[in-house]
Amino acid sequence: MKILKDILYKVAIESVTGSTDIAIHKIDFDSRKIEENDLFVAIRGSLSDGHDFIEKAIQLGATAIICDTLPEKLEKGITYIKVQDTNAALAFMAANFFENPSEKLKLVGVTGTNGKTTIASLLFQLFENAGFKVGLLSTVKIMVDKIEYKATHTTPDSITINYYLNEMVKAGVTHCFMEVSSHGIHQKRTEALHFVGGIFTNLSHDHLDYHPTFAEYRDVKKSFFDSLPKTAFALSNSDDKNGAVMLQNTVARKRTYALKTYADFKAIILESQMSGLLLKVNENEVWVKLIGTFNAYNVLAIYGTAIELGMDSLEALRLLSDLESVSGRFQYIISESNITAIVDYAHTPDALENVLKTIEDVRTKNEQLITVVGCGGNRDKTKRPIMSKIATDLSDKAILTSDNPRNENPEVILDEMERGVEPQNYKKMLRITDRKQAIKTACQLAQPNDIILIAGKGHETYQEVNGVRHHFDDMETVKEILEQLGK
Ligand SMILES: CC(=O)N[C@H]1[C@@H](OP(=O)(O)OP(=O)(O)OC[C@H]2O[C@@H](n3ccc(=O)[nH]c3=O)[C@H](O)[C@@H]2O)O[C@H](CO)[C@@H](O)[C@@H]1O[C@H](C)C(=O)N[C@@H](C)C(=O)N[C@H](CCC(=O)O)C(=O)O
Ligand SMILES: Nc1ncnc2c1ncn2[C@@H]1O[C@H](COP(=O)(O)OP(=O)(O)OP(=O)(O)O)[C@@H](O)[C@H]1O
Ligand SMILES: N[C@H](CCC[C@H](N)C(=O)O)C(=O)O
Ligand SMILES: [Mg+2]
Repeated sequence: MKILKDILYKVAIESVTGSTDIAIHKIDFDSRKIEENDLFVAIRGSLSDGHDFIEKAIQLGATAIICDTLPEKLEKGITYIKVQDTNAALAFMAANFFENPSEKLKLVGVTGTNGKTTIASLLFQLFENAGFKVGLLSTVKIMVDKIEYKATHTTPDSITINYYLNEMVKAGVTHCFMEVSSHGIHQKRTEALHFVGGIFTNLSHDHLDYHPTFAEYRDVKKSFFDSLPKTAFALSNSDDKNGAVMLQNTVARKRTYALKTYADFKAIILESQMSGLLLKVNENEVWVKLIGTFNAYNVLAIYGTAIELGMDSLEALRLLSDLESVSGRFQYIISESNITAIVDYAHTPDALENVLKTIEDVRTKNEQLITVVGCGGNRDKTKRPIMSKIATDLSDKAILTSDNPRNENPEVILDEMERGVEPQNYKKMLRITDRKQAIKTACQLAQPNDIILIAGKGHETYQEVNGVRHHFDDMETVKEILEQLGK
């Protein structure tokens, strides 16, 4: 229980009707979850408008309502608070409700199109190995020290964020690393959090279904850095053409990392193999078990963060060399007959190109590269032809298949993907709607020493069809089929 007026601290209020001296059981933005003495926040969403459910919330026991437009008829005994932006109000109230847990630990946010999960998860690992109690909010999972919770979003809603941050504080966690998605920033899920640092990875094609233009997508990411306090660090990738834009207006301590240009944290790739990378980081050599050029960037972002958080540089380098790859991020097995099967979460054109080029760089013999890839339903359609073009351009064989068709017809998604394939690549392309069959075909085609890349789903353990999630795990499937085939 909290008193309403305490929860309202820092909320930009336009008007109050009723008492703010009432006890609040909990806050919710979903009328269906409202209980006695709750506070209901009306959010204008993409499918419906929370303002339409105010009456329902009151019927279920809500005693306070936060809205941007007052209902025509006000109920007696209910407190109505009008604000301009209910998303921002929700963020501040959620932080206040849990007594601002982000101020009680060191919270670092990672944003950018690709690499957020990798960097946040590896920072979690590194600080844990350094002996700290650490927290993680990521696409794959939420960690409160050693306890794992299921993640539903990359950046959850502000109530969930503050709930877990509070659990972390209670457990004695000192550092938390979280992914900050563009949806999260845009919906103000991270608005009221106190960050000690922000990391920018890169910016490329994604989510143009949600953000009307690339410029808006970029500016949403930038606004995260604009909101960092003076005491925080802002660490940006200066090899990315938008790296400098992110730092343009921040008051935080500006730091950069790069492989190609001048930067505070700089690396040179001395060796790049299937088993890892030998890097020269600033003046020291370090071997890491992570694969591909893009991981050299991730390593630099992690190293820079460790230094900015006060870790000794030699200690940071030692811990870097112990890091193990993240689930579904370039995760691979080598079968009995020496077929390498790689499962990777590349679900954007840029990530797919990176992974395929990485494989190209590290492969030694004249192996065949067979790629299995699909594009999600109810998500950015413009990436479909681009991803299939990349897959067919950079592989010896590309099998186009389904990846969470959601509420779309998988055949229509595949038609859109097929449109991107260049005529000279038709003979390299196969189209197999069923993902399991597609993986099976890849395994049947593979000869000893060949490489199979299964892209797009990474750690996911489901295939979502018509709103239902069926169990599906790329790694489990490929292992099982290779075994069955005796390969
Ligand atoms: C497009 C989007 O981001 N949607 C998010 C948004 O929901 P919405 O705006 O669509 O909500 P809505 O269904 O229109 O409803 C509006 C409001 O009415 C309320 N409502 C609705 C019905 C009812 O009976 N009663 C009621 O009160 C809802 O609770 C909501 O507050 O707010 C919800 C609550 O926070 C989120 O769960 C939901 O995420 C959906 C499930 C989603 O898929 N989001 C993805 C796209 C997302 O956020 N992805 C990013 C990562 C992307 C990446 O980088 O790859 C992420 O951070 O996870
Ligand atoms: N620094 C990077 N630059 C480009 N590609 C990367 C980078 N790091 C990882 N990738 C590729 O992008 C894929 C997704 O990586 P990761 O899950 O770390 O990104 P993310 O930003 O968390 O994505 P999401 O928005 O889906 O949460 C990886 O599987 C890998 O192929
Ligand atoms: N966070 C991303 C993940 C996409 C992963 C891919 N497997 C898909 O389902 O489209 C999204 O929700 O857009
Ligand atoms: Mg992620």
